[in-house]
Amino acid sequence: MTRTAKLTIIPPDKPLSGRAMPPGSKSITNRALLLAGLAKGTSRLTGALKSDDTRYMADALRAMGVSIDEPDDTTFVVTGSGRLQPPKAPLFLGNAGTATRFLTAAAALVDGTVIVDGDEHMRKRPIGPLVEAMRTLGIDATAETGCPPVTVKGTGRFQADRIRIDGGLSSQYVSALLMMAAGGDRPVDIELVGEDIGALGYIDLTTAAMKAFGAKVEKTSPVTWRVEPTGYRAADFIVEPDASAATYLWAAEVLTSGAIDLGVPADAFSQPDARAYDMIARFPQLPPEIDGSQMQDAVPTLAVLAAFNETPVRFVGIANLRVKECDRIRALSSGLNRILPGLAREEGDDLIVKSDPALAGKRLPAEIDSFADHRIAMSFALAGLKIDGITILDPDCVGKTFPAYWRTLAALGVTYQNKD
Ligand SMILES: O=C(O)C1=C[C@@H](OP(=O)(O)O)[C@@H](O)[C@H](O)C1
Ligand SMILES: C=C(OP(=O)(O)O)C(=O)O
Repeated sequence: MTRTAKLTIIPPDKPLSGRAMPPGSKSITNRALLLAGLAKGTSRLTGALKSDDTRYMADALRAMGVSIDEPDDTTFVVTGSGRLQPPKAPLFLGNAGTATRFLTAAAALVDGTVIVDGDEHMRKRPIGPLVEAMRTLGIDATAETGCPPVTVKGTGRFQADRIRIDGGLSSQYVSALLMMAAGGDRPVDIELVGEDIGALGYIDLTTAAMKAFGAKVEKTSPVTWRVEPTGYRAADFIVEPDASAATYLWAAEVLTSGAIDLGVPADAFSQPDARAYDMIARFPQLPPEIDGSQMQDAVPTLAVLAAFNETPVRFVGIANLRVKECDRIRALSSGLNRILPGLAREEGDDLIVKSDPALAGKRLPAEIDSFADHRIAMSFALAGLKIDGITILDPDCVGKTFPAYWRTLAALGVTYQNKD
């Protein structure tokens, strides 16, 4: 299929209203797929996300002998044998951080060699701390550049009482080790070391999913989890909608003074980005400082929203946005400055959005580079709801987590130009 080169958003002339369901959660779908794949028996995952990231996870599991049927657009039926088989070829995981990090650790449970690889963007995203932690357990894991590809020569077992991991660059390392640990021979304590971890809420998602698939995991201190060697049990599992995807709809609603029914209240989400709802609800009086550390994927949404706020906003606690799908701090500052020079600036790893409510209603033609990052494309589309002339380059990159994004906005009344 050819990719659309660009999409210009026509600001709607009335508030956006109607029903718009976000897709299933990427984070939860990819956890549930892996855990179901590690279990013996058949699991049925409903409400799941079907997108690039979950397709990479599902295809990798298929390559390791897991049978996965897809009876409809939101269901995976996963049958595992209780053991992953060595794949015949390297696992290619695109730019899916969850799939890449989770499968790197899970590869230790395979008796044979697994090569975990991704696209040119993933090959720049650090995985060294996870690989190092695995090596301290005697697992033969190597990543020459500190980024994928990673080669894991597993024996199907590992010996560990305690694993220390620095999750400062990515909480996904911790989640990956937790999910691996239930496949061990004895109880394992996993301890966070180093800098503060961003997005602790993702660890809660991991332990909740593990428990749903029969694992025993307990938080024994603010920085330690104990995992029993239970393995996993097949389960039927309902995936909740994606909170990060919901942030675009919440923001579209406040920006256009509309009424968008997501079909799920903000307090029903267990994902960290649902915290952004209370912040978005304060628009156009966002606070002068927003700590993005516990709602990282919502920062692009909030930063674009901040451009229309009554007063400037400084985003702090967002250093690891520099190692996401792209350097998001840079992508946000350059995109905002493309719309209006001086609208944003970086100070170290903080992002300061100057904000200008008078932007709304103006014609300011600007081509926004998505840097192949779904969240940059989706968040700058919000600017296009208020400013005439916003063009999103490579709009199809939303397929990573929200393939129906443009259709969802269209159903609410948004129209486009340049749709080739
Ligand atoms: O565990 C997860 O599902 C995720 C953790 C976060 O990444 P990091 O832990 O790399 O910050 C988040 O940005 C990502 O979209 C999903
Ligand atoms: C950071 C993200 O993804 P991942 O790390 O799973 O690739 C994201 O979806 O914003």
